[in-house]
Amino acid sequence: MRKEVLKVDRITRSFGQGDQKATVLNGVSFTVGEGEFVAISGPSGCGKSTLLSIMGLLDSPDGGEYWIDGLAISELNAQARAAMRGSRIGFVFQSFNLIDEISVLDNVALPLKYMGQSAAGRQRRALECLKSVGMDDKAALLPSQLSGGQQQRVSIARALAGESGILLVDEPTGNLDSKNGDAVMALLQQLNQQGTTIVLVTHDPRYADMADRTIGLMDGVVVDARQGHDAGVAQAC
Ligand SMILES: Nc1ncnc2c1ncn2[C@@H]1O[C@H](COP(=O)(O)OP(=O)(O)OP(=O)(O)O)[C@@H](O)[C@H]1O
Repeated sequence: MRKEVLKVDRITRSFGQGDQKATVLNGVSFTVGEGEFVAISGPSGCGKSTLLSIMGLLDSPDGGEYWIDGLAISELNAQARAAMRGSRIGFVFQSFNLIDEISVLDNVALPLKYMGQSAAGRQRRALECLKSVGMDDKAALLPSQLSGGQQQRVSIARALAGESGILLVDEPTGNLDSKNGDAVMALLQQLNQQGTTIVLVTHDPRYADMADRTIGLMDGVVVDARQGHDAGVAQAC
């Protein structure tokens, strides 16, 4: 039995007020074990990114509880939450979110600065992470000098830098052609085989199938994975 690292327990989240109120998550529950690769699929607008933001401590639920390593997040103060986010969560976004004005190496090293690492330690770790995604030879370039697929590899290196052990990955192939998308997915699979826990949001059933398990999301709740899967297919067509 895998150790449980993430627990989403009856999470709810709404946006807007009064007549305009829309309940996006309406009691979502599931767990993720250490070293697991879990995909979240479902139709556009069903709340996948909202859920991932809550899991990445970028947003808070209205109700329910979220646990990381057995710690109830609602009981942490802002400082402890920030520390948890820094130490346990690596985030990969569809749009890479790299800073164009600084080098690839500095992009990967930057989060480590906020974790109090020395300049030399940051550079060493950043280079190590770039190497693990096959991008160490591009360390001195600016992000704009890279292809989309290469930029996504750099953003994965950045997410790995903090040694969080958990990657939350939101549509990583959404801005990539299929060749680069396949390469990014192969990299994620490799990182998972090396022990990283991965939660992946994807529309693409081919990529969801690479995970150990798929969680279907529809109408604010977890549904049978195939239902969410088929809805994702319908959406993609
Ligand atoms: N900050 C916000 N304010 C208001 N509404 C929001 C906010 N964030 C998300 N929503 C709404 O919540 C719903 C779910 O959005 P979300 O981005 O989580 O869906 P998704 O399943 O990730 O969609 P897609 O697959 O198209 O990326 C949408 O209707 C969206 O408009």
